[in-house]
Amino acid sequence: MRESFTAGAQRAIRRAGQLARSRGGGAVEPIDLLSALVEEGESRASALLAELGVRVEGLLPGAVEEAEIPGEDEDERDFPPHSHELRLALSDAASKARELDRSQGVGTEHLLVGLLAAGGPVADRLSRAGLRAEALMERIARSIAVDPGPIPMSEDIPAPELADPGEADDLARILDASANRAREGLRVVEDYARFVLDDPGLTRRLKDVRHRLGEGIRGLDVDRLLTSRDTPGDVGTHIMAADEGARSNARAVLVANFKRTAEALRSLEEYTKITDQWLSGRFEVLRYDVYTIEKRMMAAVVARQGLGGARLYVLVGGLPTLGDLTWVVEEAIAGGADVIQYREKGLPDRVILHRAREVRILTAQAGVRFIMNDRPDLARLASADGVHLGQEDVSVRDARRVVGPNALIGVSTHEPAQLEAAIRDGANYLGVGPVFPSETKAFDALAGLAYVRHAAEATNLPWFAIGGVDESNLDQLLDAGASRVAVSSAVVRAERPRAAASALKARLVEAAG
Ligand SMILES: Cc1ncc(COP(=O)(O)OP(=O)(O)O)c(N)n1
Ligand SMILES: Cc1ncsc1CCOP(=O)(O)O
Ligand SMILES: [Mg+2]
Repeated sequence: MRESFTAGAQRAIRRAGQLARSRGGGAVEPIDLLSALVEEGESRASALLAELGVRVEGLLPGAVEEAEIPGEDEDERDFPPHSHELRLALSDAASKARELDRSQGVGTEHLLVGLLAAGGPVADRLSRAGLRAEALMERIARSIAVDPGPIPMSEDIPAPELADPGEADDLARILDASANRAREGLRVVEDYARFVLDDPGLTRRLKDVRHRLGEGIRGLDVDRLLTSRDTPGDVGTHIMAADEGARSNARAVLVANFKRTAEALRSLEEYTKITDQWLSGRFEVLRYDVYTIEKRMMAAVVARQGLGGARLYVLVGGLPTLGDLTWVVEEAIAGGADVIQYREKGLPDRVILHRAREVRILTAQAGVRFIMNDRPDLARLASADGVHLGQEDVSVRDARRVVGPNALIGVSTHEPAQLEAAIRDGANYLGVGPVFPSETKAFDALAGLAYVRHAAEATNLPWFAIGGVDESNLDQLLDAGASRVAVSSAVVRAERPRAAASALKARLVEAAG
């Protein structure tokens, strides 16, 4: 099992053995492994501890005994045996490594995860020093998604050795076709990100995947692939699935090509298992990266279709009667609201649902989006276009299970980390605030204009500046980079809601040019 540990992890385990021996211990304990990891300043584990702000001083019980660095040929059998606790930690490390990324082996970062997961005094020490298992796992997963590490040049990768030349030829044909399909599929998807979504972030990520795919393909025996190619003799070129010949729209093209890319990567992954497990692992990483990008991109597609041109979002609720509510909704729509959110706190669910259905009718007649606040269940029952969630409402994942893949899910965010998390979770749009003091809701702190400026740089998804927004401060928001706003009191409490909405909308449209 130890061969699946990276060289750095093997070094740390050997060093732990030596530390245990030099302190006269009867067994190598988790604390020896932790000492070894902390001592090795160049390891991935040390880098992660530093990145996560964990102070290593004070992590260890006392000064680590000065022990010689073990020589390459030093026999591990001279070291004490591993304690039960350490074996637990190593096995946890291996299973977490498999869970996170099956292709890269168990590294020093996974040893750290194992030490935390195994519990006991060392895990307590790590937690007291500020290390949280979720943050560590998340950081490792992110580094895999963003930076899978260098891909060796093709000359470093041994060519496949196959005993049966006929089988080698078959394999080469499969790999050749799959490589082409993956490359082509990615290019089609990239075109959508670039020309339809106009999204530089997604385009860059797809380009990166395409580049890494190219590196992976160069790890195959490219000459062999080409010589084995026999397009006229490929029975598959003339067979077409019923839905392959026609696509109803660009979105259908996108969906089909994500599927095609993932399938082709799967084929590359499976067939390279025969000859080169390392390369197979790289294709697996790429496939997972494609799934992550697909989730993000489909969220952007739904957002663009639902909210592409939306500028003015009005939150309505807290009104005494259904008549008051429908009047304000009609006025807001007449004034140019693009989205109406029904935000009601404190009424019985049955009443909320009844009112929500009335709002649905009015918004549908006007072609305006209707979002239900807080409650995915009521959103679905009222046939709303989506639901808005705060940081304490149900998660995007759970809401998605209720409202379905095509519904809009918005998330309130108050700081950059929340914005990033909401995007990762698959939100279609974001609330950004509170920017100014609000008459509708009390806040301990304001996110302010600095956060608006951040959002303008950080995302291509639709986002709405919210919190105390009115005609008097709209220009400050526009200057900070906002192009869409969400308001409540500025319209709902206005004497003439239609005029209030109309003034805001006119300025937003003018600023959009
Ligand atoms: C568009 C939009 N942005 C933010 C919010 C606030 O949501 P939340 O933080 O869940 O607070 P409540 O509105 O539920 O009190 C919103 N509703 N809409
Ligand atoms: C619910 C909510 N969340 C952030 S600000 C806000 C209230 C928006 O209302 P107003 O426009 O009256 O400040
Ligand atoms: Mg809420």
